[in-house]
Amino acid sequence: MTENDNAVRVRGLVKRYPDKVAVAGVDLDIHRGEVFALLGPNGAGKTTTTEVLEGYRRADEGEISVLGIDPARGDRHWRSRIGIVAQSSRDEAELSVAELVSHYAGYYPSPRDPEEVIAWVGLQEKRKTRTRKLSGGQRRRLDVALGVIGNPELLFLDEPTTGFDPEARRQFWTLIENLRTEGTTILLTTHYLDEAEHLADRVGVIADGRMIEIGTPETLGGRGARTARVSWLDADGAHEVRTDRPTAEVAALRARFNGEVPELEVRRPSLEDIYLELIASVGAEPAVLEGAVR
Ligand SMILES: Nc1ncnc2c1ncn2[C@@H]1O[C@H](COP(=O)(O)OP(=O)(O)OP(=O)(O)O)[C@@H](O)[C@H]1O
Repeated sequence: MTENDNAVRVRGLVKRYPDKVAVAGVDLDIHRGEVFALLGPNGAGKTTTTEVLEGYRRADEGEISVLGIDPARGDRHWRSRIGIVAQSSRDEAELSVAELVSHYAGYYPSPRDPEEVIAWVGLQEKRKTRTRKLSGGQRRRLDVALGVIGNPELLFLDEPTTGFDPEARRQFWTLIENLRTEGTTILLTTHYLDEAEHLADRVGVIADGRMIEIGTPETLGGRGARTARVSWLDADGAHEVRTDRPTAEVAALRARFNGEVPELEVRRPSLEDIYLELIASVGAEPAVLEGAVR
């Protein structure tokens, strides 16, 4: 495989802090044009990994290639090919939305049209508003506008929708889907399992600095974890079976009950169920879910 096949190629990434190994040997390939979601509990090493890929932190060990370049040696041209929406936004409180987006456009060799980007993130009505007066959700959309103004090939989104209400989150998802349709490669870290399920082509679960598993939202956890649960009620009480063939199981039950099966329920594990099983299997705390409801 050549460098060009993958937007990101990481082998054996290690990052140590004085009192902590934050990333303990991670391998990761992100294909061009895909949306890849990194999931994991608080402190798992997601932000550290992302910051190494962005060139903001140096790896202690490992081979890292981002758009064919080692981020530790990334020059201005390389930097102009990536877009970053970090966890905390920058603060240029006195500029208006339009001023700030135009200002950022000036940093890039072939930026998008600022007015188009402002419209695209749904901030037309705020274009003259000073950024300090924006709500949290509006500020986050502005962050995305600043992340994509340079027309990046690869976009890093670190917990982009934390604090959004459900409607704002849906709107944001549409933005990301549009970017993906245009061919932008996206690395997303998120605390929301439904967000990963909705947006990601593939998901990587990281805990204690290690990549536990990589798969599509449909295949993560393997076949065993995907087993459906069929439950029903009869004179003896509640019953549940786990099965790979829920349709056949339901047909058999219907035959046994002559049609209607009392309290019949067929449940497939959600990505959240599978994530929790994976995290539990390595003894890590699934604190990600507390993050999700705060
Ligand atoms: N600058 C730093 N100095 C020392 N330790 C750090 C530093 N940055 C992160 N760490 C530690 O490294 C570990 C990984 O942190 P990181 O921020 O990468 O995790 P994360 O998965 O992004 O977590 P969260 O979901 O909470 O953002 C944590 O134990 C954290 O405390």
